[in-house]
Amino acid sequence: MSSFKHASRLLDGVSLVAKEIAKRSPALEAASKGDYQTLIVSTARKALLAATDLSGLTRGKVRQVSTPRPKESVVYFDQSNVTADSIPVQAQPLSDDDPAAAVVAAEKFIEDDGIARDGVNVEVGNALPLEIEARDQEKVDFVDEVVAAPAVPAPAPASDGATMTVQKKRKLRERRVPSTPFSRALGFAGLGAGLVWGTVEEATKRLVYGTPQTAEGKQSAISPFLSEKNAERLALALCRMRGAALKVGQMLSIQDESLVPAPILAALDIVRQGADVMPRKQLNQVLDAELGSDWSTKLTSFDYEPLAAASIGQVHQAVTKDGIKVAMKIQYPGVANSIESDIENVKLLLDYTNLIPEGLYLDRAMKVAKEELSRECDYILEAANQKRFRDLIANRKGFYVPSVVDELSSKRVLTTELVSGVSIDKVISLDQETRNYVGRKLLELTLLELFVFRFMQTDPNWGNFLYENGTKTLNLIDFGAAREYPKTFVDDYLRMVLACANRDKDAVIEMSSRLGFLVGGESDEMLQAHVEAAFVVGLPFAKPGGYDFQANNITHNLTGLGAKMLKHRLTPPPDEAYSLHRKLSGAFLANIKLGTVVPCREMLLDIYDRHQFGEEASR
Ligand SMILES: Nc1ncnc2c1ncn2[C@@H]1O[C@H](COP(=O)(O)OP(=O)(O)OP(=O)(O)O)[C@@H](O)[C@H]1O
Repeated sequence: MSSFKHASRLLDGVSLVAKEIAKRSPALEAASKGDYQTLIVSTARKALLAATDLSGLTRGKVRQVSTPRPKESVVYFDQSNVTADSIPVQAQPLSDDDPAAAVVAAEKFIEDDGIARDGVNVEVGNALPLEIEARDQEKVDFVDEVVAAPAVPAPAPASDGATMTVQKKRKLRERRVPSTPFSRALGFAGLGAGLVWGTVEEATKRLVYGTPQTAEGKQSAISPFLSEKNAERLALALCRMRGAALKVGQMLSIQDESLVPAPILAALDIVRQGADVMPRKQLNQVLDAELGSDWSTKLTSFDYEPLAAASIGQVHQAVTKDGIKVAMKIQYPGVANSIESDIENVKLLLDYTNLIPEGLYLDRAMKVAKEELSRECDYILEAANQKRFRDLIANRKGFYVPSVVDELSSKRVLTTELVSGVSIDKVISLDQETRNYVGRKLLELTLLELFVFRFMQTDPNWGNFLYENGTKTLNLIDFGAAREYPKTFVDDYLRMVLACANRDKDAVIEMSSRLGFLVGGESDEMLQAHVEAAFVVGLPFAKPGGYDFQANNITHNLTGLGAKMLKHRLTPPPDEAYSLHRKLSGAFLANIKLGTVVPCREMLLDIYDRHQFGEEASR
């Protein structure tokens, strides 16, 4: 397709977004009723903002436009109560005696200028953690980070044989969250325009210099839409928009390279690393609105430097008047009310730009994203889930759920006790015994949640499990996504898992029918694929004496079977299955990543032997 056709499709898309803006703008609605003054004042202000944005997006190189950050980010509200011990610290323990922490501390990164991306002539910068250093940089959005290969305690010079890769990592920018439906729709329109410009620019470049070659020397078949710059534009705009738009980007970022073109995947990977940071003024507005303007009287100190900038909120450390170190998750303004429109706008953009190919079941993914996000935006619900979980896990060794601080929590602010530890993916650098321990704890947690509590946190994101090596504890956070399972479902699911482990075909088919995975009348091919997949999932539970997750890559075996099942499936899997399977596969994937050996069968049998099955007579 010619670049002009691409451009006209994009312009179509932008005009659709413009219509969307018109539909959603209260000012335009007022104007339609004759109130032109509101329209003029509002439009002039927005146009000024949009022009700034648009110029940033269409210049081709997306740059940071934030004001310089204050040097000191911690604000003390009552100096008389401050002790050395109550000064907020990094959640990750950067101590010398913790090898995982040593890896975190040793994550050096390279300055943006003079980068040798092939790893030769790499100049390593200072040893500060990326996030801290990144904030001091102006005008640059990306750094390349040297990452040591698994189990290598710290990045070492290439000459000693350690494998080093250079990853593109994003620096945090401070940008205001577009919080009204109008400004959000405008953000999408700006992105659309930026993409048009990027496409024209790339097409012109190709006319003059020819189409870029791929690494293998073949001519790039990628359309000018899919230029690296356009992909970067998309990613950075999503980081700025945050909320549902960012969440969808993060969901797409974990797709396979065969489905999403490589430049887009690389850009979306940036999206996964975190959002832009809310400016202090906007943050204060949310805190005032949610907790009352006297919120600071409940604190000794508050750190304006966020610990994390996630998709729907950012997390700050603070110390309460009682001296408790807390993490305050503060929701970006406007994201809860714009889930629906954001997702529609992202869909519109993706449809009109062809950035994501067909066959990804976008509609389904977007529907799931909508439902999950609506629940996750309600921090009162999350606080209730967290308290319930804390009670359930209280007497289980090796697990900890931080307490909720009610007087500093609301629908859009969630304050919980600050916990330390390293996320699961960092545990990979620890010794085999520790990795086995952590893998075992993750599986134990999954089995407990499903079969004992019948209440499960369904987001297996590695950042939601912080491992503290000193106390051998898994600190559990983020209970935005949690659900209950009915007793009959859990009983049958346990029978089914045991049938899978024992390779009992008849029992697998019977339980699958009872659970609603099969409706009867499936083709032999489908039944066979279903049973085989069940056996593969049951493999870790089949072998007594410890299952070696690294030696047996079950995900690989499941891919082909999954495709076959999709093709022949007569009924969608039951509602409970979607989140449950995500969690189960999360536990398996973590074990594969950590290369653990875990006595899965013994753990399952222990649960089975203790399980109180309900009555079956009513069937
Ligand atoms: N109680 C806590 N103690 C220490 N760190 C915390 C705590 N709560 C949150 N964090 C940090 O903030 C990050 C984001 O928190 P959380 O996962 O709750 O936010 P979220 O909005 O649900 O994120 P996501 O985008 O993953 O959905 C965590 O990965 C962790 O680094």
